[in-house]
Amino acid sequence: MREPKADPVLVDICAVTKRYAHHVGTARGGRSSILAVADLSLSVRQGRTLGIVGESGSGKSTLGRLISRLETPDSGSIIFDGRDVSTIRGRELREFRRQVQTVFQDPYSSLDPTKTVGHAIAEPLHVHREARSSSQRRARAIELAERVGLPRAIIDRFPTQLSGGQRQRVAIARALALGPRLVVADEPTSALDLSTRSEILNLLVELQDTEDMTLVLISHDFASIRHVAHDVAVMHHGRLVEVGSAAHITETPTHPYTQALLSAVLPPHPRVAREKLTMRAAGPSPTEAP
Ligand SMILES: Nc1ncnc2c1ncn2[C@@H]1O[C@H](COP(=O)(O)OP(=O)(O)OP(=O)(O)O)[C@@H](O)[C@H]1O
Repeated sequence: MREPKADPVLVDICAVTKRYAHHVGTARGGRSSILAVADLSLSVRQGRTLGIVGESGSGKSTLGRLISRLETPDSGSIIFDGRDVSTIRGRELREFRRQVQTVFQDPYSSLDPTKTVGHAIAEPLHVHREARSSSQRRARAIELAERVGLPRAIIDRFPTQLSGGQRQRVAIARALALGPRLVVADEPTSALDLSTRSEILNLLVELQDTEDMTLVLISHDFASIRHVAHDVAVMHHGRLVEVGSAAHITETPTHPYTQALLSAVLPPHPRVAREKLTMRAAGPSPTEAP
């Protein structure tokens, strides 16, 4: 295990609530709302991997979209590197868009089928006016493709000619193009076949280490998250029920919901199995923001 270290907080989620309007299917019509994230506070520490786990509908994706500012909270705030992301505009917002990237579940729909892989990878460079010439962008696309384990020749191909795993690598290369400080990966492996899942998960975790970035990994798959994340946050019905280092949560889960999730993934003799686990460093657990 690595030595515990108190990494600085990169994202501070403070008492965030998000509701969605919900149309009730009655003859007279009607509206109610769904509480997707409920008064949730959590810190994401720099240079670490935070796994967000919970069942379907527990609010994980909504929280990921809030962190990436693809949604705005109804109340509470998300502080990224000391700035409230709901209030930033103009140049600050462009800088935020550069520093925070997302990787989504479905690599089939997240890439434009009419554009080459090289174009997809280099597009953020074009949008953010980096690598101005097409030859510079091509060179950078090749570099990024190789960085995620793809052959350089792939940049002239189209997404439809790629496997699911290759497409997800392209999506990851694209997310890396601007050298982000934070990557939010929302179920990045669940659309892939079993044999490819661990490859993509390992790639993300390796990049988190080598590219010196912070990774928020959203998944319903507690079994794999507990192996690759430094810290784990457990969500249930929009609420954060437990947060701590992956090792601590796996060894001594305190909330019944976490215990139930774990008992579904741990083998029958957990004590023996747990001793064999090689977890990522425990370190001090992420604190709930006040
Ligand atoms: N755009 C939306 N409009 C209305 N309701 C939404 C919207 N997005 C999410 N919800 C609802 O908010 C709740 C939380 O959804 P969310 O997708 O965040 O959960 P999740 O844990 O990521 O689930 P899953 O793993 O199935 O994606 C669910 O009840 C969902 O139906």
